[in-house]
Amino acid sequence: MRVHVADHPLITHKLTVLRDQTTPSATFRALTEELVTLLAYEATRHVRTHEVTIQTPVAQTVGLAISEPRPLIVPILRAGLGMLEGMVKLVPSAEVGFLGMVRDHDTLEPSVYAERLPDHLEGRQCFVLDPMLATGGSLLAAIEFLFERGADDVTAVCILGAPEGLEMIEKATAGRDVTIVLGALDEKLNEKGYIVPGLGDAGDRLYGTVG
Ligand SMILES: O=P(O)(O)OC[C@H]1O[C@H](OP(=O)(O)OP(=O)(O)O)[C@H](O)[C@@H]1O
Ligand SMILES: O=c1cc[nH]c(=O)[nH]1
Ligand SMILES: [Mg+2]
Repeated sequence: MRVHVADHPLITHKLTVLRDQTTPSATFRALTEELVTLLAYEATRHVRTHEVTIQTPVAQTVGLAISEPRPLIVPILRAGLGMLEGMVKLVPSAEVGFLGMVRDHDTLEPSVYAERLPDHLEGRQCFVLDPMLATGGSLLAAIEFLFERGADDVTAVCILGAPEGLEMIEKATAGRDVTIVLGALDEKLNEKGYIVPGLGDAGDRLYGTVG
């Protein structure tokens, strides 16, 4: 598994505002989108391309184009939806599929409540979007879902991660082509499975849900 943890003052600055509990939902949504675009730059470093010959007004030259089949972007609802616009801005030709998942507050087990993905993912590069990698249960379920459908290359873009979840996913996906790009790797999980220091419940903060 490849892991990339962002190390850039602009990202840390935006994360600091995102973490602040006084930041309102509208700002939280705008910052999430900006952060994803910055992280997507690293997440797409290995996007499959091929050479194309084009004519500029001055000369013929060889450049790169994103290869078929197009990459598939998969936001994990609800919170991952807040990352979609930021990602498609960078890869506008990508296809988008959806996975709805919710983690049980007591058991921390994820369950799938919605799925709208292509049946066959052979040869597709998949980019999973979820702001929080806590125990890793939700992300692992999403990654397994994609591998079962034939994907051979999955990159997850997460705004915050916990060491516990990262380690779990590394063990569970050994031998697979998995990359995780994080805005920051936080300290730990608390007894309720929240990332510390974290930012609280990403879905609630994005969409203004109270309690
Ligand atoms: O790593 P895990 O322990 O599985 O936790 C992370 C999951 O929890 C959050 O979703 P949540 O279940 O709160 O759903 P929501 O997006 O609808 O708020 C988050 O967006 C991840 O999907
Ligand atoms: O800290 C956490 C952990 C899981 N889900 C969240 O939204 N936040
Ligand atoms: Mg939530």
